[in-house]
Amino acid sequence: MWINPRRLFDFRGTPTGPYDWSLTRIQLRGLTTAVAYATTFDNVTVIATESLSKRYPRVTALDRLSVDVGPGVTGLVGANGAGKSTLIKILLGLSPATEGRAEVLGLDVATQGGAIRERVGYMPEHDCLPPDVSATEFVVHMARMSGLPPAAARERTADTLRHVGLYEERYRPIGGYSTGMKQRVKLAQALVHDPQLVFLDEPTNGLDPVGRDEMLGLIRRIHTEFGISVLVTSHLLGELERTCDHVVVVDGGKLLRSSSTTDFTQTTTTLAIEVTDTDEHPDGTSAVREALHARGVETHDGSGLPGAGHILLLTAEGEETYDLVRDVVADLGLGLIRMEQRRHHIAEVFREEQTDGTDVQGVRKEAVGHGS
Ligand SMILES: Nc1ncnc2c1ncn2[C@@H]1O[C@H](COP(=O)(O)OP(=O)(O)OP(=O)(O)O)[C@@H](O)[C@H]1O
Repeated sequence: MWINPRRLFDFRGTPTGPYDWSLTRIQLRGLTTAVAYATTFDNVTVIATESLSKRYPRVTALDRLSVDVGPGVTGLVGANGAGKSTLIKILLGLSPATEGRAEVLGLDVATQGGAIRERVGYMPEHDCLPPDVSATEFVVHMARMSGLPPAAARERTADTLRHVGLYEERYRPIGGYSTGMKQRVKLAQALVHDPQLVFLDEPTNGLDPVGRDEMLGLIRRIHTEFGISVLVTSHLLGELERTCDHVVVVDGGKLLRSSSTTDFTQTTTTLAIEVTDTDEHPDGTSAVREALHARGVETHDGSGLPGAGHILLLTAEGEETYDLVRDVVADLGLGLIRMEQRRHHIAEVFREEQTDGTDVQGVRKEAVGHGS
């Protein structure tokens, strides 16, 4: 009998007993295996596809897609129709590929779909919740469908709903929930059977900026607190850089780019500076710009960039640039709020690649949205 060692404990790390001793011994053996597993898991490929294609009569949804995804939080980004949902359905073993092969957690999607779905949670993109039942009833039902016994299903449901921030409202019918609450129910049912990996299809769809931030925080915690790997899709590049360790970009069913988020957001040689205003210099930014210009240093305005505000950008030539900025700001009697090397935002990397007309694989990118 295979026992998922993570089920020994609830989300707070409390043992989920009571168990009899013989079962505990089996579970402790499982836990030992889990510890060994956790120490080697970092080197494991969680998802691997090889020349994977899916052709519908009138459209090629996936076109010879080869990509490897490791543990952690991975963003799968692409415009509407790029093939993200199609890929997830193939990876779950729910839809056959036309060509190529894929493995999830080392299991073949063509022949081991059932075993994959035991270990993987799935949050679908579209609203698929029954309006007349409560979140508790629905998630308990999904837990029972995953094979949990009644008492464990109820306990896990309560823990999972609390984790996604739906505790007080859990006995109300889902039909009266807001979009954000419905998204949380969908997330809870994907997590309730304690999967090793979850596929989250557009979990921020329809959410306002606050709801989106909360959902992205929750997604990050799924990995950091519970060790569950995540594949999350979005059509917004920008929202993935704070959440994901790795980003895979698809367009027209083809792989556009697969890199760690830090590769996308490398440190640049651009220095960003922000200063205070004073009575003498009510526009401190302009005063600094003019003073630097008088010393032969050109700056440009960063206000069009995400989160930039009153920021001046200039190229750092070395230590001298830092000293010069410090002296100019001090001579003007202004306060220096920040002076830092900027990092790229993912969206800017794509904008730059688009500007010079080239990209990694010669695939068009206009369709990929740029989130804030
Ligand atoms: N069952 C189907 N029959 C025919 N065409 C399909 C089917 N499912 C998807 N497609 C088509 O395949 C392409 C990829 O669709 P897919 O849903 O995978 O994209 P997506 O990236 O998830 O976009 P979205 O976020 O809009 O769902 C689209 O052109 C879509 O119309």
